[in-house]
Amino acid sequence: MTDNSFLQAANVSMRYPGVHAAGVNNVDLHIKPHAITAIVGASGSGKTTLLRLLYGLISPDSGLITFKRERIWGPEEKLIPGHDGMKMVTQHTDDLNLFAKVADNVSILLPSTNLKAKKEKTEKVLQQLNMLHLAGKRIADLSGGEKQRVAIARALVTQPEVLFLDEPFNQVDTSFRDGLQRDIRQVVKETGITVVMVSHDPAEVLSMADVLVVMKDGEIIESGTPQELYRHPGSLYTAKLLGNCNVLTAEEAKLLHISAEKQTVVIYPDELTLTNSWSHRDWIVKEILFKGFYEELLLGRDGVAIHAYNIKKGTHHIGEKLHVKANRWLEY
Ligand SMILES: Nc1ncnc2c1ncn2[C@@H]1O[C@H](COP(=O)(O)OP(=O)(O)OP(=O)(O)O)[C@@H](O)[C@H]1O
Repeated sequence: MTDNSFLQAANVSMRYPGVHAAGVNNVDLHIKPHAITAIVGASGSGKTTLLRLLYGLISPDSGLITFKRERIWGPEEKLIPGHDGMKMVTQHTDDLNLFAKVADNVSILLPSTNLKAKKEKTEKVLQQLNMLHLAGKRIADLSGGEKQRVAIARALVTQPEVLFLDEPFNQVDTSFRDGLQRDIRQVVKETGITVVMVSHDPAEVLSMADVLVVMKDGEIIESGTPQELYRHPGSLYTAKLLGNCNVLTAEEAKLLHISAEKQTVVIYPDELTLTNSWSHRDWIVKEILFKGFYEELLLGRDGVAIHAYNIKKGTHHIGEKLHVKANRWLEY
């Protein structure tokens, strides 16, 4: 089976009734099986709409969505909308039974014909998501992040082929988020499930996704591995989306000794080297922001502001003059 016969959208468009230019437009997409695809884009770019189309929660106005060469049925064609071989988890965990235990919330989706198998499957999925120790707790007594894990465990227990995650980490604090992302990666490795997720914060999924799909105004504008897109974003939109970059005009970039051929120059802050030993120290440190394991320095020169990172904390001070060298930049 080639990748193309797994989950795909061909020339799919969908407009919400009465809303001008909202929805998705001419989308072509092949989802890679056994991998994590993250759909990223600015707010309102059509990410959730695309996810709901792929799952069959809404129908396209035109174009075709297929899963293993079969057309995905829309909500008007099915009693229970959504494809049987897929599951979707959103940031809302409302369908969990607050007063039932974690294990019961997960196992309820399994048939009761073989109670031993039901128990084993439930325990396995709780183990995979590192929450076996919470099996006997009531949902009402869990944190938001833990509830999110239960919702994912519940989706996984029936062994769907595709798991859709719509902003699943929104309610989860950063420390919890990293662990959940690692566990989901591990589940993909162990079970071969395919994950398609939506995130409004691409930086958070750079380390998690195998493939990034970038959406803008309802269209897919580019896709690739996180490494490819981060290093060679095809547009200013993608560059801004993936990193907290410096965006300068070609004229401003001359202050960094860059002679650009195009109008706009993009420099990621980690591509700037700061030195205080050179003679040409023409940038002034305006602000130093503590960021935990690194500092973010705001620098100014002739009315132009840039930001750079410093991992050797405490080596610079406000008002200090520095030489700034751009090691790599992109032009648009
Ligand atoms: N039910 C709806 N009725 C009308 N318009 C809608 C509806 N849902 C979404 N839209 C519009 O369609 C466009 C795409 O919305 P969608 O929710 O898919 O974007 P998104 O990229 O997921 O955004 P966000 O990151 O803010 O969740 C937006 O302009 C949105 O306002």
